[in-house]
Amino acid sequence: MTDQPNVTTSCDTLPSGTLAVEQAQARVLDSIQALRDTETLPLMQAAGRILAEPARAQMQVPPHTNSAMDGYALRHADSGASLHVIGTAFAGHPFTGTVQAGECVRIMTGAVLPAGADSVVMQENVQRDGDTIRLSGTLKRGENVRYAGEDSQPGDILLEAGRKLNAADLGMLASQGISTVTVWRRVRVAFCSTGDELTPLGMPLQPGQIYDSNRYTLHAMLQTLDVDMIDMGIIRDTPQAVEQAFQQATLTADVLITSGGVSVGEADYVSDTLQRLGQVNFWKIAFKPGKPLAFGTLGDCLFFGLPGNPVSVMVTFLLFVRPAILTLRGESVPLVPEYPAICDTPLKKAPGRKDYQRGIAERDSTGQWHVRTTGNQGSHVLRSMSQANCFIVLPLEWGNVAAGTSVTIIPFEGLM
Ligand SMILES: Nc1nc2c(c(=O)[nH]1)N[C@H]1C(S)=C(S)[C@@H](COP(=O)(O)OP(=O)(O)OC[C@H]3O[C@@H](n4cnc5c(N)ncnc54)[C@H](O)[C@@H]3O)O[C@H]1N2
Ligand code: MOO
Repeated sequence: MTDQPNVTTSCDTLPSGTLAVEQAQARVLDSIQALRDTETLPLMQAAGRILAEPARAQMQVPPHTNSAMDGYALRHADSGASLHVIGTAFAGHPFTGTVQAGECVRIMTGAVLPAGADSVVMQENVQRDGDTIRLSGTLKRGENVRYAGEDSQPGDILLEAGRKLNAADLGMLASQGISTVTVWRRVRVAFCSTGDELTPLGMPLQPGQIYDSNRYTLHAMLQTLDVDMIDMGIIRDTPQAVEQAFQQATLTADVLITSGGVSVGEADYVSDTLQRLGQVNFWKIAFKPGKPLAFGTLGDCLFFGLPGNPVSVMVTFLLFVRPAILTLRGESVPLVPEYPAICDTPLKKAPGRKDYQRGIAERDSTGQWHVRTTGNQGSHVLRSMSQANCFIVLPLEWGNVAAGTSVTIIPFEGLM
């Protein structure tokens, strides 16, 4: 197996004026404080939301000792004898008497265990003759009994603050009679495409025009993050239009994402406008695709000017915007996880930029990941991104990669 030298990225090896991916990610995360506005929601609107305060048990669950089986409730001491059936207990309709020596109560799953009884025998394990039963096997004391409070006791911390609420959490809160939760409010994200060449879907293409695809990928990736979205549409390539869009977004959004117009061309107004209206934190990163990525602030609004190339939009979103939004949401592990893999195909790469190439990864029978390229790695080739299920991450110092080299991958699962 061929391994590339594992050189640590140092600032000296970076092209001037650019940051390493890790430095840029650190700058983004260091500049963000989690949002601290809360809202109270009914449980049915709270799936996926982040709990702002711990949830405590208000009562014991189960609220009453009850049967785990359809059968007969009895005193364990009597389990060897013939027992007289004195009544029936249904879930929701308790038996109100007391089981005395030599007696039992017909009982259904979930019904309150009658006073006097301490065990339940499954109906499959008894012989019934009229109003009399006899157990056909042995029974342990307390068998098939679910005790009051064995799930939770009043005051127990059921969920810590910061928990992303899932289906089990919401069911558990409902079992406590809790009907609302206090969660952090959603992050508000405005997004737009910039470019005079862009045509909205549903309109015929004029000469030199292309369809706007970036808003669709951005919308879909934002959807996985459960944010409030403000779709600002297509912004034309004039300083006035870009400025107006920025001002409008900052009125309501916590984050503004643009795509296109961030490079050095004569119709690239995004970075200039950010400089004029807000503050630029960084603008160039030594990686591919996505070298020009403008990050800064417009007042209290975080700003990400993503490059226009469609694959670059997706890479920069996943590496920079997604962790930023997760941090704003109060989540503590925002960076995407990476895994070791063996690259089964040779890859072309020039040293000087870290590469995020598109790959197809599979595990072999030993659990080892293997990855192969999707082919054309142009940052305009969305089809290559669509065929991929991971990024192949190639360090800045590396050149071409031989088949059999150990690499690192970022699987897309859960990311988009
Ligand atoms: N002289 C230089 N030129 C370029 C450089 C450079 O360093 N020096 N960097 C290149 C790289 S790398 C990238 S990435 C792009 C980024 O440029 P912009 O952010 O200014 O993006 P645009 O020029 O507006 O668009 C690039 C490309 O993407 C297409 N595009 C834009 N928006 C959309 C959209 N919403 N849907 C689909 N496709 C879109 C656009 O038509 C262009 O083909 O700059 C390089 N140039
Ligand atoms: O960095 Mo650009 O995003 O390669 O295409």
